[in-house]
Amino acid sequence: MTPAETAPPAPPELADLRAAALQGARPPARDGLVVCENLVRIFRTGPAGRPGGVEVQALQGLDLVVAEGELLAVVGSSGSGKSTLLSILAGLDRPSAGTARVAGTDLAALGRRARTEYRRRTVGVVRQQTGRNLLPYLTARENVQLPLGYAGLARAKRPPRAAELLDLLGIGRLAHRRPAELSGGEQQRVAIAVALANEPRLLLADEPTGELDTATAAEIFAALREANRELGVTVLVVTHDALVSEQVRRTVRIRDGRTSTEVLRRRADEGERAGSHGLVGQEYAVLDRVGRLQLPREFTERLALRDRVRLLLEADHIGVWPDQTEGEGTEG
Ligand SMILES: Nc1ncnc2c1ncn2[C@@H]1O[C@H](COP(=O)(O)OP(=O)(O)OP(=O)(O)O)[C@@H](O)[C@H]1O
Repeated sequence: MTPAETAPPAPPELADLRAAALQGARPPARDGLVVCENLVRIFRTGPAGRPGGVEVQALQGLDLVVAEGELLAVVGSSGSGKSTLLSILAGLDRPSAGTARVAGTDLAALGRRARTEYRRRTVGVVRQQTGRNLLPYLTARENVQLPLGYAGLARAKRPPRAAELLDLLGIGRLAHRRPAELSGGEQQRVAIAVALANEPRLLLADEPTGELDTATAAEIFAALREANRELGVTVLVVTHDALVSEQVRRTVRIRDGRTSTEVLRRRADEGERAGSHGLVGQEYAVLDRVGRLQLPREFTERLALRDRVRLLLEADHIGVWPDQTEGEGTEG
């Protein structure tokens, strides 16, 4: 046998990517794949420069760092700024002030060409409306092949690559169906495959389970976790559904355009207070660069904390008490 005959067949590109992700071969972003510092987005409505216009501060100095390879949920009530953050990270909108950097790219400074290139190569986006993610007249396989073509992949390589992505998301057997012949959950999994086709470093999902029932939503999160684990892609999901924190390790809450608290879940056996349950959640407050901290409303209400609180620095923690000097004139 000649060496050429003994050589194994060239592996498909997805397998290369998977191996690279497992070995950490992609150069990791130094200070986080996503870095937002003091991010501000102001919308002005009404006629420019004329009275009567209204200013809306959708993001009010948001800080967020997402490490490469993380799967993170950003939660917040309606109007808290989630979609605004996602549009900026997707390269669809620009910050009014502050920094938004993804994979070293400063999103505030991008020109038109570089912005198109960024959207094509660095990020993939999945939207809430299942119907808007896919072309109705193409099959699942053809929908995935389309961005592979835009990315310049040779025509012959597109079908196997699309098949591999659909397999990864557990819908390989449905590759020949059109969106109307798929359930909402199946359509979203095709949409994830489409968003992953250009091998993005960051996958952004805007309420990807908003139109789905709880069981199907859990399946979508399982598919996102699989993509995250197998391909090493960093995944950021925004949603108003606080229950999402059961599906991901880290959940960051946005309140009034800034990050306020985080819930980190870890396996019970990772911590010293290991219980018999699989995962335990721990709530954290986010401390910004200048030392500001937003306490969860439930905490402040329970202890009637307002206006001014008493702080005490201990060896390994800081105590916070209601201000009991009110009306006394001096602090005791
Ligand atoms: N293009 C715009 N022009 C004016 N105001 C806007 C614009 N886009 C968003 N806003 C405002 O900015 C704030 C944040 O909106 P955003 O859509 O980011 O919130 P959200 O958390 O995604 O809400 P939802 O969960 O309802 O989608 C809201 O007060 C919204 O009305």
